[in-house]
Amino acid sequence: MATGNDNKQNINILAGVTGSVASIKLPILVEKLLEIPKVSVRVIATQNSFHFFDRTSIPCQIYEDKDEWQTWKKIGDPVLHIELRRWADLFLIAPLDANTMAKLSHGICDNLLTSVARAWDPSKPFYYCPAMNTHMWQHPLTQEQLEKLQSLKYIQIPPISKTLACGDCGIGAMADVSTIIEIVRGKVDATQGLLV
Ligand SMILES: CC(C)(CO)[C@@H](O)C(=O)NCCC(=O)N/C=C\S
Repeated sequence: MATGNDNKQNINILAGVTGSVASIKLPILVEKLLEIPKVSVRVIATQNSFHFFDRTSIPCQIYEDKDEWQTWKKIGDPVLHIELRRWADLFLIAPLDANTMAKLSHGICDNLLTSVARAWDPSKPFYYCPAMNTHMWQHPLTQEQLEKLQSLKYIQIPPISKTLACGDCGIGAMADVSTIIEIVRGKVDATQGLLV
């Protein structure tokens, strides 16, 4: 007898990770994403994010900037950021650091992650989880940039108040992994419900 999952479509999740200390959570985040039935995960990491996790601890394919130019040598070769936008059904940037938030809100696409975002299909869900020091979060530019991301229909999973990497205590910590998983799982279930 077919179980509920047999006739469900596979959902491809592209997980972006950037240069916030919250990137230490990537291994557990990927582990929990992979527990969602019929989900595949690929990671795009910015150069700065590699300071915060050991890439051998990530149980899925992980792409970095140099992969873009190693796979493209001549016209006709695949363009990685376009291949990845085609492959993905859902984009989750967790954590989104202040630097990449600024890039996204201004259309800067100077690396693999921001190039995928710049070419993103607006009919597909785009989630982001800000993570930064409270003073950065409260800077006037942040609100301006959040409004621009809102106008692009990107969905914010808001930061929380916690003790931060520098010892400050306040808003700016990435949402708990459990919260992120709950939201993404809900979207996956809803999408699969539409696709049967
Ligand atoms: C690092 C972690 C995940 C520990 O629970 C949490 O504090 C967090 O998301 N912090 C936001 C980023 C940060 O701290 N920035 C650096 C200087 S303040």
